[in-house]
Amino acid sequence: MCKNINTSLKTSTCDCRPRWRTKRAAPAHRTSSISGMEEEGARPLFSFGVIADIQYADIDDGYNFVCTRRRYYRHSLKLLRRASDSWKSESPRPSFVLQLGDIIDGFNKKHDASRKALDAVLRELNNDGAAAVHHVWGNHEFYNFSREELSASALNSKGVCGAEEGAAGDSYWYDFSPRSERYGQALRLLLEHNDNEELNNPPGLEQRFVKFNGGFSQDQLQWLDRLLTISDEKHEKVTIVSHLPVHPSSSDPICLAWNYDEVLSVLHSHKCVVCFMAGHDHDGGYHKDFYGIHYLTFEGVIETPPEQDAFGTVYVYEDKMILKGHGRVASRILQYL
Ligand SMILES: Nc1ncnc2c1ncn2[C@@H]1O[C@H](COP(=O)(O)OP(=O)(O)O)[C@@H](O)[C@H]1O
Repeated sequence: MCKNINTSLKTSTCDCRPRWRTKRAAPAHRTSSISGMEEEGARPLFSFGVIADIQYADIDDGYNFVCTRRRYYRHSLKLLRRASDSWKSESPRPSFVLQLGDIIDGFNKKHDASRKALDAVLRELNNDGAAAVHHVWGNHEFYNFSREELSASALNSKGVCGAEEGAAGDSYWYDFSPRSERYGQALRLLLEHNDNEELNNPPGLEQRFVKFNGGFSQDQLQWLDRLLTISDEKHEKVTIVSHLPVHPSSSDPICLAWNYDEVLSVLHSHKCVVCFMAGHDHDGGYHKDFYGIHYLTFEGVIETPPEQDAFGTVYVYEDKMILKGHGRVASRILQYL
């Protein structure tokens, strides 16, 4: 089953600090101080749940492509149930849940089980009137469904819990539909950086240029810039959610968005951004940059052993967010600057 990998950064313009640290060196702020905060009795404004890379499939355990991590395809549903039960038992309940992409695994397509697997996961997520769910689309969504199917499905979160019409725009982070113009643009960019016959096989140094990643179009970047300008004017605090990580110190280099540096430039040109949450790198990661932005990459459910957990609840305060992690997800205080 397993094949060998054929192995054959860059900063935003305004970041004058030393270059990226590796994500392994990133400091963790653990639960001890978080308990202290809770003892003060401060009530959060609201809370929300977060979960990433469930990648459910009704198949036996397997491994990632390079055979370094076990994947618990069937068990992922049980881990989701535990997360869902935990959110349901909270008082007050989380206002919503963020599902950060790769909700079911690409293997479902081969077994003609995409719809059945998605229904099974959504049943657990929507378990007995649980919180509204915002879904992010990951690469595995595009292995299972066409863009049109995704738009028409429950994975289209537009309108969920007050999301403004057009907030998700007409653009998405990935666009692999052979019919689209953007597919051509993405492919040309990929071919400029990756000359392997198999485009999921990473090229030398710029490993992120593989087909299972993706990039941001100029339209998307402009849309993001516009939205963040409005939030700056309103003195809001913004958390951005994504399947792909964008900070090299919060992710393995192979999982980064192709043009992560362009995204960082946009984020750094606004005062409102406090946090960027992603999935995709199943080992997780964390980094706080010079601008005070917290980059959280959530550990993936799919590579979490059945007896462990991988989800979190974020409590939002005026001056910070507190992530209460479960299992592999560490608890952290995310203080705003
Ligand atoms: N080094 C590689 N060479 C060729 N194909 C690969 C390589 N790594 C991953 N793939 C393929 O790319 C797709 C996505 O990989 P996968 O590990 O499932 O992604 P994810 O990390 O999103 O779960 C799979 O079809 C996988 O077989």
